[in-house]
Amino acid sequence: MNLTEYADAEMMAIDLANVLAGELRVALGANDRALFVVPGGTTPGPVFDALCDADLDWARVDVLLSDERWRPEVHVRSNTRLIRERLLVGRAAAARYLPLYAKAAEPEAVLAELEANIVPALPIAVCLLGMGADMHTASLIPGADRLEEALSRNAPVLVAMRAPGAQEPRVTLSARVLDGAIAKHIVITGARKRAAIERARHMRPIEAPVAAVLDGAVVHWAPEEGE
Ligand SMILES: O=C(O)[C@H](O)[C@@H](O)[C@H](O)[C@H](O)COP(=O)(O)O
Repeated sequence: MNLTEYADAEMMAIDLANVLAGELRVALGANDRALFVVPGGTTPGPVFDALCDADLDWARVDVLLSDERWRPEVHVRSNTRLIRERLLVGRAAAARYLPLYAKAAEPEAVLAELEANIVPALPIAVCLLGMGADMHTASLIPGADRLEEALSRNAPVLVAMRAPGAQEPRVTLSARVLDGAIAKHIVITGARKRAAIERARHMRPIEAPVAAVLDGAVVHWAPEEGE
């Protein structure tokens, strides 16, 4: 892993958005379409704000979440809602969004359908991930019921996951799919997460799931306000 440090989260958002736009342009130069994977959570919002007006051929970009919380799109915890409000606006509104949620009480009922829609867009050209202080990334969460399967070499593309502490079922891309991205970035803020990612480098993915995607990844870090 490679760590890029910024003075603050605002500078990080602008620089990281430039890096991502540049990589997407390169991918679009070599292929008809480019698959761009993005995280949910609270950290990436400012990156999306800086990226959504980037001058690139968004109509040839497929946008996919790294993971989704099993909530309808209008719910405040829906990652899709975040993507629609912060990324798929301005020029980026022309991108094609590949959903990780469909109306069903449980993800298992529609997982095959969601996966079939994603498979033709693989592999991932550019992957942006977040990380929790517990070293989870996407919904590869320590202690989750199907973590072992999601980390395995022959994991399916999508895994439905339930984890202690997670407020709802999740659907996540498996580690091998995330790790197979041509360009990988992890965006984090604050001293706690920095210490966590340093620790994760020496741990097994089953304990520190982010370790499964660290090889060749660029970690973007900024202190939190007041640090
Ligand atoms: O749905 C989610 O929660 C995410 O995709 C998740 O993997 C996120 O990236 C981390 O939990 C970090 O979240 P924060 O940026 O909110 O700390």
